Amino acid sequence: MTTVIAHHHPARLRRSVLCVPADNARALAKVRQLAADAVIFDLEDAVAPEHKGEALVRHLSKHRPDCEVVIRINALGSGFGQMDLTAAVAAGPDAILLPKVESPSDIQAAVDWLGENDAPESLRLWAMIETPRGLLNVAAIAETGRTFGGRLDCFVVGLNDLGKDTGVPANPGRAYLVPWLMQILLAARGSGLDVIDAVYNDFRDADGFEAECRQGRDMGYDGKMLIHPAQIGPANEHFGVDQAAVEEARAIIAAFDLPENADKGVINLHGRMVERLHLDQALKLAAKADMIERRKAKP
Ligand SMILES: CC(C)(COP(=O)(O)OP(=O)(O)OC[C@H]1O[C@@H](n2cnc3c(N)ncnc32)[C@H](O)[C@@H]1OP(=O)(O)O)[C@@H](O)C(=O)NCCC(=O)NCCSC(=O)C[C@H](O)C(=O)O
Ligand SMILES: [Mg+2]
Repeated sequence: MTTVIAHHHPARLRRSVLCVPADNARALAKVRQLAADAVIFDLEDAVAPEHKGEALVRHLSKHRPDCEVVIRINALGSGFGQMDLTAAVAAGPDAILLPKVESPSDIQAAVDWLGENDAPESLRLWAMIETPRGLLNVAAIAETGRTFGGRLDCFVVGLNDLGKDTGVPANPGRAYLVPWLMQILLAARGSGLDVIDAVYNDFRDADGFEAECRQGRDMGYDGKMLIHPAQIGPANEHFGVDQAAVEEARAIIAAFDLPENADKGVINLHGRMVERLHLDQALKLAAKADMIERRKAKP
């Protein structure tokens, strides 16, 4: 029987999640000057098979302390997975990203391996949802964020692989993909996970990229997986906060702080009904705005 652990997933800024091939020395050298919220050092797709074993994970030790560090390994069943996991854990990232997760047993296998190999409890797992089976099982996979020690923290959508396996391309507007993107979003939220939208391959098409960022944000996504430095600024902007919404959130927080509202579940704020669920939303938004301000203040 699986023990259910009420795990608290700490709030993180994940507006821009830049992927860097772990064997590209020039990109690795550049990455620590970039303003991405998180960096994925990729041992999977972007690394040629002959370089997988010698990938440059030592770059992690020199990374910006306020940037979340993630290593994407090869699938555990791929023949490279165990070797990658050993190297990844030794490098001390914040999280390990598992590609092509198809069922809860894929998460269980990684959790078991981490437990048996004394990985720190703080080490999180991220999962790519990018195959038809992964999509069909996405709610059960998300549920492992509340079980299996609560290691699972975040989903990342992979539309290149999903397009390959389903024949559904990521055309502008992603009309036929939106139902699947929303299914992944719903599963993630149902288990308290963050969820990152897929990469936009045409990195020279700034307008197309921004349109897709807006769409991802409106669908409720926390951020976007990126492939090029030019995509960081727009992603930080579009997945950031709206200043008017932040001011409104602070007004809601201040209103519920008033002594006369201490016991109230619902109040009248300038002619609008505001409930404690709105206070929860307001606190979350204000916390995100504070994180962004702190990030900007860093030299
Ligand atoms: C796509 C690229 C191969 C393009 O590289 P390049 O031709 O070098 O582009 P530029 O000349 O415009 O680069 C300008 C400078 O920026 C550096 N650079 C480029 N990309 C990165 C990066 N990702 N991180 C850090 N720095 C980067 C270049 O080195 C240039 O700097 P300098 O050398 O000093 O002049 C390349 O962008 C790239 O390889 N991107 C990442 C590809 C990748 O990670 N792919 C895997 C993720 S996608 C995925 O996972 C799909 C998913 O699984 C799915 O199924 O959908
Ligand atoms: Mg993929």
